[in-house]
Formats: sequence, C-alpha cells, structure tokens
Amino acid sequence: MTHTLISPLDMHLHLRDEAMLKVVAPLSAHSFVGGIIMPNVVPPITTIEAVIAYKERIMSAIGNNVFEPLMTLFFRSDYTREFLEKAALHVKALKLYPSGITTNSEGGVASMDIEVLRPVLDAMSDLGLILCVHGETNGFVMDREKEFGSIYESLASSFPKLKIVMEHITTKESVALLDRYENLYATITLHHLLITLDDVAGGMLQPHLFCKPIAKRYEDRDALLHVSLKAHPKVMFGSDSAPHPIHKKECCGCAAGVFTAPIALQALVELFDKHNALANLQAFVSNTAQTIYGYKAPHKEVVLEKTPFVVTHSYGDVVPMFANETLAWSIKHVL
Ligand SMILES: NC(=O)N[C@@H](CC(=O)O)C(=O)O
Ligand SMILES: [Zn+2]
Ligand SMILES: [Zn+2]
Repeated sequence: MTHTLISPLDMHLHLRDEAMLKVVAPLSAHSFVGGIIMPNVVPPITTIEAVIAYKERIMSAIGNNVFEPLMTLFFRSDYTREFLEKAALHVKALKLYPSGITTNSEGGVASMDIEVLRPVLDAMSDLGLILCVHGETNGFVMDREKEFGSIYESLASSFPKLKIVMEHITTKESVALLDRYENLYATITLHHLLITLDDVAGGMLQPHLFCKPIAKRYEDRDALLHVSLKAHPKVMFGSDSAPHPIHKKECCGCAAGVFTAPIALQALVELFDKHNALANLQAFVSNTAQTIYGYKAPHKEVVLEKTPFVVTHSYGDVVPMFANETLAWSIKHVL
C-alpha cells in the first residue's frame, strides 16, 4: 500500500545554523518542499541582510533537494514602516515571541501592550505580512497558552486585516478561537497530536519529548486531532521540529524542543491512516497552508509505503522522536 503527498510543507521549522544546519536542513529538504523558517537563531534574524545571508546558508546546506525556505523576521516593536516595506520583499511573516518564554527568545517583546505593538502591526497589516506568534504568558506552565487567549482575541479584533497564526497550539481553548475570529489561524505539530503530559513526565522523564508549549491533557490532544484529521481550513501542519544537541537534552536543565523533521511525514501518514483520514492529509500538510499564505509551492511528490521504518538513534548529535522505534510507514521515493 502506498500514499502520495504532493508538495508537503512544514509551516513551523527550526533549522538552526552552522554545523547543526548542515545536519538537519537536508532531512527537511528531502521530504518537504518548503517551510516557514523560524528566526530564533543566535543572534535572532532582525535585518534584511541577515535574512538574505541565512537563506543562502540554508540553500547551500540542502544539497540537491528541491526546497524553498520561506523566511521570517524576529518581531521587534521598533521596526519602521519603511524597513517593513523592504523586508516584505524577502519575508512572508514576522514571528513574535514574548521575551524569555522559549528557546532564544530573550530579545522578544517585553510587553504585549497593543498600543506599543500597533505601529508595526498596522504596517504589517497594510503590507500583507503574516504575524506568527508563540502564544504563552509567564503563568503556570499548564495554563500559559490558555491565558494568552485573551491576547490573541485583542490582536485579532484590533487588526482585523492582519493574518495571525497561533503557532504550535496545544489546547482546546486555542482550537475554539479558530472559529471565533476570521483572521486567526494555527499550526499544529506532530508531537502534540500524539502525546500528552503523561508521555513527557507521567513515567520516567522523557527529555526528547520536552518542548514549549508543554504537551497538555487528553481532551486537548483530542481537540487538536479533531481539527487536523478533518482538515479544518484554518489549521496547517507545522512540525516545530526543534533540534538540540544530545548534551543539551540528556542533562540537568534540558532544552525545550522535539526533533521530528526526519520522521514527521511517516508518522503523520500512520496517524491519519489509523483514523481513516488519509484523504485529508494533503490539505493538512500543504494545500491549506498555500491558501492561507497565498503561496504556490514548487512541485514535489513524496511517495510513502506501508513498510516498516526503523528510526535511527541519532542524526549527528541530535536524537529524533521515535529513536530506535519502528514506524509503520516509510518514504519509498521522492520525485
Ligand atoms: N518548541 C520548543 O520547545 N522549542 C523551540 C522554540 C519554540 O518554538 O518555542 C526551539 O527553538 O527550540
Ligand atoms: Zn514557540
Ligand atoms: Zn518553534
């Protein structure tokens, strides 16, 4: 049995830089045709020169694969309209991080005060730039995303023409917001469709499943599954594949991030097949994102086959999700 996906896109992807970039970029570029590249490298991507240079480093890391990196800028509230007009030629979106809330977000916004953000958000809205948001407060870890809901609501109603992507949503409350505001969209990761907090910390602690936002409750996972499996027109696949070297994961003070790039499509096909929803996977991994972003992806065919895929223990010094386990589907070939 085979299943073909046309031009899969990863709408939330961390490719990092330097040696790590060289290891992980070819893995995404093999199975995906493009992706939204997160700007939280060190230092974060805040200038047009940095966007262009980072894109070039990505292009030289991907080898012969057909892959289009869709670049983003790290949101700052002091960008000028003139700067954003120029930036709009090079980036699709700006990524907003509340300061200090996740990996490499120290330079993020210190306050979510709408009036402070207004000049940049007005300009983005006029220019058709998309706002991608890591939506967590600094409250209790299980409530951070839910608490951020009211901020999503005021952003959505204050800037009705601005497309806002709630990145890597993990709660049923975030799912409910999708149908309440026309301009709210979401990415959903593979791991949040599969795991709950039980898998991270219910037994022996699993550092390779530790990420921000932390995996939540069963009812949250069910809500995410419901909209993904039915290809809700406002949800897109974004892996949030976030590689960290093994010594930063298997240690005291584990970094947040799950590395899924090399196993994502295989595991997604298995999941959608299990739920008799394979027909909707194409929309979830490509078509919906192209519509939301107003983007025409290059052509790539990824043929998956229902034969066992033994996941390797590590790629370079990064351990993937499902390391040493066997998935039901493998990638047969890419055209
Ligand atoms: N998701 C994570 O746990 N980590 C991401 C950052 C992010 O997407 O919040 C990373 O860059 O490592
Ligand atoms: Zn994030
Ligand atoms: Zn991320």
